[in-house]
Amino acid sequence: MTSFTQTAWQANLPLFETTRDMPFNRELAEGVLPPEKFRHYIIQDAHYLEGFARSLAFVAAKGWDADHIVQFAKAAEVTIIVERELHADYFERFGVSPQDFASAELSQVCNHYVSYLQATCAQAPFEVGLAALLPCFWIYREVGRAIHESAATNNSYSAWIETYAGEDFSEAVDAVIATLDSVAARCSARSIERMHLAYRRSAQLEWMFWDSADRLESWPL
Ligand SMILES: Cc1ncc(CN)c(N)n1
Repeated sequence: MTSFTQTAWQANLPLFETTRDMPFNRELAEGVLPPEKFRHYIIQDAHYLEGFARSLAFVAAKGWDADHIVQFAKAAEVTIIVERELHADYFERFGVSPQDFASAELSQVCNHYVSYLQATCAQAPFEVGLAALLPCFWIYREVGRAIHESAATNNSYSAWIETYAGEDFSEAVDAVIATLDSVAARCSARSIERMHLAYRRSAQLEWMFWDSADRLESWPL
C-alpha cells in the first residue's frame, strides 16, 4: 500500500514542480536574485519561522506518545536556533537592523500562512497539524536540493542553499515523513482526507510565500 506521504507528494507533484521552477528560485540558484527581493523574503521568513516554531510546539503538546513530544519540541527549538542564525547573518549582509525587523509588518501571505498553521496545529487533531507542517519541511528540502544542483559558484545566497540542501535538514525531513506515515497508518479515512487537505493548503502557501517576495508584496492600505 502506498504511504500517506507518497500519495500526498504524487498528488501535489505539479504544484511542487511549479514552486521549484518559479523565477524567484531560479534567480536565487543563479545568484542574480535582486537583493531587495531576498531582503523582503528573509524579513518575512524570520516572522514566519516564529509562527512555524509555535505550530511545532502545539503539535508536540498533542503528540500521541513521548517520542512525538520530544521530536516536535526539538524541531521547534532547532527551527529557532538554526534558522535564526541564518537570518541573523543575512540581516547583517542586507542591512536589516533589529528595528527594521521589528517594525516590518507581516505580509498578507505570511500573515495568512502563519495564522493557518497556528490555527490548524492548535485546533485540529495531531495528525492534521502534522500534515499541515510537512510541506514546510519537505518542499524546502526538495527546492533546496534542486537549487543546489544548479547553483552558480560565488553565489551570495549559498548559506541559504547549503542549509536546506544539507544533511541535517534532510534528516529532520525524513523523521517527519516517517512519523507522519506511522501516524497515518492508524488514522480513519475521514482523518486521512483532512490530512490531504491540510498538506495541499500548506503546499499552496509555500508557492504563495515565494511569489509574494518576488512581488515585494505589501498591504494595499
Ligand atoms: C515559508 C517557509 N516555509 C518553510 C521553511 C523551512 N522551515 C521556511 N524557512 N520558510
